[in-house]
Amino acid sequence: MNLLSIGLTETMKSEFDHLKAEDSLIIGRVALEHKRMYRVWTEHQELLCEISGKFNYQALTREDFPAVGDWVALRPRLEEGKGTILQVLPRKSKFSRKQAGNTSEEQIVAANVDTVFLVNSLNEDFNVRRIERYLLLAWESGANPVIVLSKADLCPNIAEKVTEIEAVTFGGVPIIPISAEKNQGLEQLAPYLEPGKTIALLGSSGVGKSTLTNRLLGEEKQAVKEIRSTDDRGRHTTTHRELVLLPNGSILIDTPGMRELQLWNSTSGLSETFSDIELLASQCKFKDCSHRNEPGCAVTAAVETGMLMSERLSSYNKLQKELAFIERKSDKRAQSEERKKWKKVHNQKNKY
Ligand SMILES: Nc1nc2c(ncn2[C@@H]2O[C@H](COP(=O)(O)OP(=O)(O)OP(=O)(O)O)[C@@H](O)[C@H]2O)c(=O)[nH]1
Ligand SMILES: [Zn+2]
Repeated sequence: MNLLSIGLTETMKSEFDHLKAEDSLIIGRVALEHKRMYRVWTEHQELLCEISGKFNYQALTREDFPAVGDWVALRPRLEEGKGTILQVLPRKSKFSRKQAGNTSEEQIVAANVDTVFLVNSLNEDFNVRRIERYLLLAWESGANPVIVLSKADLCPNIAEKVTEIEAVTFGGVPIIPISAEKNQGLEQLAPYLEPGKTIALLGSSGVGKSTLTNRLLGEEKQAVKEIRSTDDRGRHTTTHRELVLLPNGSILIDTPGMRELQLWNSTSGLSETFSDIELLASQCKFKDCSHRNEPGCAVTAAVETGMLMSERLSSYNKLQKELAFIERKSDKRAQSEERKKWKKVHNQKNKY
């Protein structure tokens, strides 16, 4: 496997040459992760890898562990088709979400993504507020967002929907309506699907991500090794994410339904997604204005004049609140870890 064709860049390569701790290490890209086992693409072959013991010992949070799309330094055992991962190379972009369940840990969904297709369907599920949310996550990730509107064949007023989205993106994000079923509009995705470029698909369950993947795979459709299972509503959903090499040489990361998609610390993403509100806010009388009912609030004034949609302001307030909540929670976690660490040091001291 040619490493360039799976997305290796000069920068990443020199990063590896610089970082690798021993000469026998080789570079690879994580294609699939399952319970701390990794399928890694290397120039020789695909290897089944585990992480080194040192990893388990050092890595404190989930974000330190390898994720799909990561470049890693590994010690190969070619005869066995196996290897041991020793290091994760610095990510040039990462897409994270709050881990499922009641924790405040970051979970990386995909790493080293060039473009992220935010897939939203044009049927009755269409929701501009959800698009805002995805955009926030995308801006935070470091990958370039493209809004893909799927199931265009089901929508009689596509232009209207596009205008609705443009009202929140200000022309800064490409918006591409497609129908994977009717094979329409897919050619407009071509500029992003260049050889060696990595694209991630993000979107709620059922918006048509797998159907789009199959379309892009074209005649190599048979090659999609999909593990599908049935959810509680009896639907078949994608249960794992993996790298897929498209016939034209680009690399696709298909993700499972993002039903648990939640925000992670993304203050810069918030500013970028709501640059209009932040600009207005800089003109509020009070620096800590909450834009609810303070005097001299430039934001609520803009809502009154009809310049800013009130739904957009509520969306901003809601997302900001969520972010503050996550921040408080992860602060608490950091504090408790710090306490544990000190306790350990203290106990050790007492031993001597
Ligand atoms: N009308 C229409 N239906 C589509 C189109 N694309 C996908 N569908 C249908 O939408 C349903 C869900 O499509 P999937 O591709 O499985 O959706 P997904 O986003 O991969 O869903 P998860 O795997 O659960 O994340 C299927 O019944 C598809 O046939 C389209 O362009 N037009
Ligand atoms: Zn204000």
